[in-house]
Amino acid sequence: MYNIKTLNSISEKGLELLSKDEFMVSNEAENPDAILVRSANMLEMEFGSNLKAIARAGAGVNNIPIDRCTEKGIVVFNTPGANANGVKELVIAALFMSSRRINQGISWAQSLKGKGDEVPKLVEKGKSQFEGPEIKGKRIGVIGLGAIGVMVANDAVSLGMEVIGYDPFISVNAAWGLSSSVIRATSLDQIMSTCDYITVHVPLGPETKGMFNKEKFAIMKKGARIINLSRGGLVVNKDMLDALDDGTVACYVTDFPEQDLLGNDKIITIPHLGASTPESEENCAVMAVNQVKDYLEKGVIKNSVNFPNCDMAVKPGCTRILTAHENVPNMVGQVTSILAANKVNIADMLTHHKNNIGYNMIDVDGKVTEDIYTSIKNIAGIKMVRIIEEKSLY
Ligand SMILES: NC(=O)C1=CN([C@@H]2O[C@H](COP(=O)(O)OP(=O)(O)OC[C@H]3O[C@@H](n4cnc5c(N)ncnc54)[C@H](O)[C@@H]3O)[C@@H](O)[C@H]2O)C=CC1
Ligand SMILES: O=C(O)C(=O)COP(=O)(O)O
Repeated sequence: MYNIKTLNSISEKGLELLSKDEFMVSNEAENPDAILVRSANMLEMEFGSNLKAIARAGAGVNNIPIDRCTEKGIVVFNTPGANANGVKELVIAALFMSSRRINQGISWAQSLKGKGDEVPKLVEKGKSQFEGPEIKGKRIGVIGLGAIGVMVANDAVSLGMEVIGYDPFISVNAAWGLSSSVIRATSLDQIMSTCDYITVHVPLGPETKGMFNKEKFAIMKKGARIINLSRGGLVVNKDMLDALDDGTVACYVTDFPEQDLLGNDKIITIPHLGASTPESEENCAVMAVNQVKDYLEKGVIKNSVNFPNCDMAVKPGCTRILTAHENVPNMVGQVTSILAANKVNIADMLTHHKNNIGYNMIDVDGKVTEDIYTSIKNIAGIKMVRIIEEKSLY
């Protein structure tokens, strides 16, 4: 039986894939085998000795202490692309809201309640304060051309915008999916200095933290509109407030409200709704659950942010040994030497690495004793060992 802890509400469509015979799912599980999470902050969380995997039902993993997980041999998954359409649709809405002052206009119209028959007249008199430009023919910069950025860029092309994209690490897949009308920016400054609208779709990390700061606002085209449905930390709020004050930025739409951003007429604060659609929540939950299940049951890794992808068909009658180790010479050699010394025959084997971590799947004939498990665990540089028979032993 595996214990799964949920830290946020995870769609039933995903949870129902975990059979009751094999998995116990609860938001109170102590020392779980795996954690399912959305945006809950896990950065300071202590991890129990059983924890093998964390699955983020979503894209951003800045709420998870990845390095600490890697060090402990805990595999962290996310669900690439599973909520991209949900976010893209809200970005398009944000694009219109940033231009047409719909948000402010609606609030104003509501404030006319109680004015009786005067309302239609007041509407016609007051509406000009909410006018705003059309987006057709304007230039939009898309920073980050991953699952969301590509969809946004392509839809902006369909809406008649001139689209310029910046992503020095674009994947081959994303590049194939991008409209050929999208212009390729060679620097971030090219986007910042030439666009009427800028939308950002990069992960929050040390390299992107505060990427919208006073230096960038200083070169920005006057009156630009900025849409940030990625993470609040990408923007230095104080510098943004100054840029809104002096007219450099005409409107800031963020999915990440903070105290200092509230109550400003030029800021539209959405309460982190990018992925809050039934479709996105289901897609993410199903993907996260399937990935965790495959890892717990078979050691198969797909869509991990800290471990390499690794998949090997299970050999009937074999016992599977999984190890995670420092990516240095002779780690696998030491494991296989222990097996040879104990007369254990290897039926199949696969090793992959990602950055500093190596991951190894070995199927052996027959059983693996606790002594063998302990000897492997004691090899210097081994971060994790698991033995999977029909049911996981260790
Ligand atoms: N508001 C919401 O509810 C949601 C927000 N997000 C946020 O959106 C971000 C992007 O999501 P996806 O498109 O699904 O991720 P993705 O991983 O498919 O795409 C991210 C892209 O950013 C690029 N990138 C990384 N560093 C860059 C840099 N310095 N400059 C330019 N490009 C850079 C990468 O090469 C990649 O192509 C997530 O990391 C998350 O923070 C994602 C889903 C929902
Ligand atoms: O997937 C992401 O990165 C998101 O920001 C979505 O967050 P949520 O799952 O809606 O709490």
